[in-house]
Amino acid sequence: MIISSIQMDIVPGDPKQNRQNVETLVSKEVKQNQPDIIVLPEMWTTAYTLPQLTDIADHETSNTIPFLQQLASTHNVHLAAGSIAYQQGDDMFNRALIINRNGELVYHYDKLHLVPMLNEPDYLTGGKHKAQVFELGGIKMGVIICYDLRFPELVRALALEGAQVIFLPAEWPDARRDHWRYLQLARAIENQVYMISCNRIGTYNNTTFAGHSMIIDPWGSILAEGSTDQAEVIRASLSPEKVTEVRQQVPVFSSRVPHYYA
Ligand SMILES: NC(=O)CCC(=O)C(=O)O
Repeated sequence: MIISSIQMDIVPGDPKQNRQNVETLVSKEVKQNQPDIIVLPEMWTTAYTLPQLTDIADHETSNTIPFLQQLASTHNVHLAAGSIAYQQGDDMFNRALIINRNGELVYHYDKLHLVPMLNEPDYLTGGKHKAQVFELGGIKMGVIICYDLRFPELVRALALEGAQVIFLPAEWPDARRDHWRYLQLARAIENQVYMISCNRIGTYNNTTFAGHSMIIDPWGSILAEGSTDQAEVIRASLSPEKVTEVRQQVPVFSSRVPHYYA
């Protein structure tokens, strides 16, 4: 299974332009490399234009989800379609979307941990549901969003539910680049899962973002990594057998003693 992560810049507050850019990038990647899954960054329709979100966020009858469904089915590719600002009633969520190659929305996840350093709690509502595992191509997977990476319990819960691959769309600032890299390695190693991240590049509102999208295998080896400031696609091949092999070699899950942890 080939996975491509599209590390890109985002035009602030212009969903139409960003959809057009995503369409171009996805079409090009499919044509050149025929990936099975394509990953997009966090809040890629709007960036962190938080005060504008009530005007430009997606909602029940807006364009981004149908656009992604069409894109996935036209190109016969699964989309771990990053996250978008999504208005539902009085709540504005940071919502990750998973769309299969038939164009079906198979799962959505609302970011549980809102990031104070980017003022998310002033504008957004945290998710109201437990994160769940979904399947693409017969493999169990999970998705978390950016700041969620700092909460090891969340990835552990997904791994215990059977996830072998975790997607991580992000807008992670360069000021904390080391945290970004080391925490992904830690989550991959401790849970023996593939970690696939997609971080934006560029600068918005005096914050420069870190890039360094990563594909890490369950042993903790980095299979692909983006640069700090280039729009680029990173890709790697994944196999569920690798997860089994690592879990046999270092049997972390059967060594757990959860009754001593609380
Ligand atoms: N978009 C985010 O959630 C950024 C997270 C962040 O800046 C951090 O955890 O540090």
